[in-house]
Amino acid sequence: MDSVQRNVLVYDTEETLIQTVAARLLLRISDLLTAQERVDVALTGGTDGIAVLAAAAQSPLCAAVDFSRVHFWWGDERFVPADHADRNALQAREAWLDALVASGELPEENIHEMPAETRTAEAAASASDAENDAVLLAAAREYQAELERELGPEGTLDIALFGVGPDGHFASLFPGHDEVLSSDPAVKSLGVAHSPKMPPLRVTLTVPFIQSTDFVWVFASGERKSDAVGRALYEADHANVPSSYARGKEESLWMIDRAAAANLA
Ligand SMILES: O=C1O[C@H](COP(=O)(O)O)[C@@H](O)[C@H](O)[C@H]1O
Repeated sequence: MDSVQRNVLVYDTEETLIQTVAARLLLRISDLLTAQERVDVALTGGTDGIAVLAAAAQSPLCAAVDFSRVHFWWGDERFVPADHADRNALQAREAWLDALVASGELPEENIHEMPAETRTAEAAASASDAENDAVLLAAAREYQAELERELGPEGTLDIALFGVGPDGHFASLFPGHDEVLSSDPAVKSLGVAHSPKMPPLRVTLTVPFIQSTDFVWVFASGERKSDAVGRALYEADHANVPSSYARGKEESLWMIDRAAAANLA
């Protein structure tokens, strides 16, 4: 085992896992708001990530949170048009955030989406690699500028949630891809041009910026993720298992169901 302190909580079922992550998120936000003016949270997409948001939407613990002082960001985004069904932010809005805005609890300006694809479908489909790289670089820089405007140049997130893919990816940091190894702390957000998981164009937070977050929580369910979970927790900082880099300054917590824990000792 490695020397990085990562705590692991295993729940009997996927349902218990999802409900527990949602409750923990709401309680942690509520606790932090007693000591600081605002709380900045990075959300994740994916099956588990959206299920957590849907569970949060139904939780009575929402009553303990002053959402006017909560800001939502994303750990990664699929670079598709803003109204595309694949978009992590659209799914999060449908699962939870739209209802918070509609009820007047959450100001729309507290939702910080990563930039979306604005080219026509034809222009995007015929774009060269160089054109895509330029568009993604601009999107990543725009998101970094928004982070720095909101949080300050050295500012960090309070909480970041991450799902894990069966290949071990987290955010849009994929096994063997250069973005995983980006180590410049001045670079907080990057474009990803050839994601092995569709869609191929993405924007992601970087490892250094993720690791500057106080609370980094990773969650995964199901047997299909057990190999990735086992490898990520066996040893930290493995480029072939990007989620092995997931850790926070104050807490690095993995929450998994029993099926996803199958490969843990
Ligand atoms: O594409 C993505 O996948 C991961 C994991 O998704 P899952 O469906 O296997 O749970 C997700 O964390 C990430 O935000 C998303 O863009």
